[in-house]
Amino acid sequence: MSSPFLAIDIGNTRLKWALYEGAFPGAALQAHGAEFLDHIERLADGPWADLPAPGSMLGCVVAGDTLRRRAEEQITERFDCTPRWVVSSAGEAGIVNGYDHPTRLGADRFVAMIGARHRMLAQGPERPMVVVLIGTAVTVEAIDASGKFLGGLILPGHGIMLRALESGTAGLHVPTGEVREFPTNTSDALTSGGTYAIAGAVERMVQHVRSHCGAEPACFMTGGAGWKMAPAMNGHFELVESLIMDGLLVIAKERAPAAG
Ligand SMILES: Nc1ncnc2c1ncn2[C@@H]1O[C@H](COP(=O)(O)OP(=O)(O)O)[C@@H](O)[C@H]1O
Ligand SMILES: CC(C)(COP(=O)(O)O)[C@@H](O)C(=O)NCCC(=O)O
Ligand SMILES: [K+]
Repeated sequence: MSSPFLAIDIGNTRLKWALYEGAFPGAALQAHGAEFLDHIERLADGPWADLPAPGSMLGCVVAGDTLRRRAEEQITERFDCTPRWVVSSAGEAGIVNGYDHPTRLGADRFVAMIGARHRMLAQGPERPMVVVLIGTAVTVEAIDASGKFLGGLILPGHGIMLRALESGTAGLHVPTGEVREFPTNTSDALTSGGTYAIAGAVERMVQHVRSHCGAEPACFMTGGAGWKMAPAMNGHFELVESLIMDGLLVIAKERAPAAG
């Protein structure tokens, strides 16, 4: 019998959590939620108050040690399980990490690539991949068909782009606009500029992977603002909200001592 498994992803804007029936890919989702980082203290007595107790947890955190400790306080206050966090390594669960300093790669990026590779292999033969995370920042990862992470881009997310423009100019304090091919007002120009900046970077990475690997990459997208980007993407991008949680399930399963 497996016990419930708690997966946690702490980004620079929100803590996302998901409780699964067990620590294996494809496990049924029992409950999930997200809290802005200022509200982490509410978890134990709020959304987690009535959850079945997880037997284990695994998370990834890129929001710093203070946030990690605040999350650990909630976990240990409410549950009887040891907080465990993924650290990017030279290789795990089918991904070989080509970063100059593998441990400096954001754990969310590493875990999302593991989730994407697992998903791609479940769909068919090995292919190169482009994996896009659209959170506070945007990352665009390139992975070859063997699972080697070739490298990735980091660019500002929508919110950071807009705040940077607002704070660096006098005339760009306007409400959010619509994405238009040919924007004719300031709001639409800003919203479209941010969206196509991200879409353009992604398109360029798809080209790089296509010519480097000589094959069409499988493309996956995730993150809190992924749904906003989806309509502006060229080509086939699969939007998978749970990519990081999927990666945590794959890692948890692989790390568990073999059963029976
Ligand atoms: N409830 C929400 N409503 C609208 N947009 C949101 C919401 N939550 C997140 N976003 C968008 O998603 C981005 C953050 O996504 P998220 O996946 O939470 O980031 P991170 O992993 O960096 O914490 C924000 O910059 C914002 O644009
Ligand atoms: C690039 C990131 C800021 C993305 O954070 P997020 O948008 O998910 O909050 C994070 O993965 C990070 O801090 N990475 C460490 C540096 C690196 O990956 O090179
Ligand atoms: K994230």
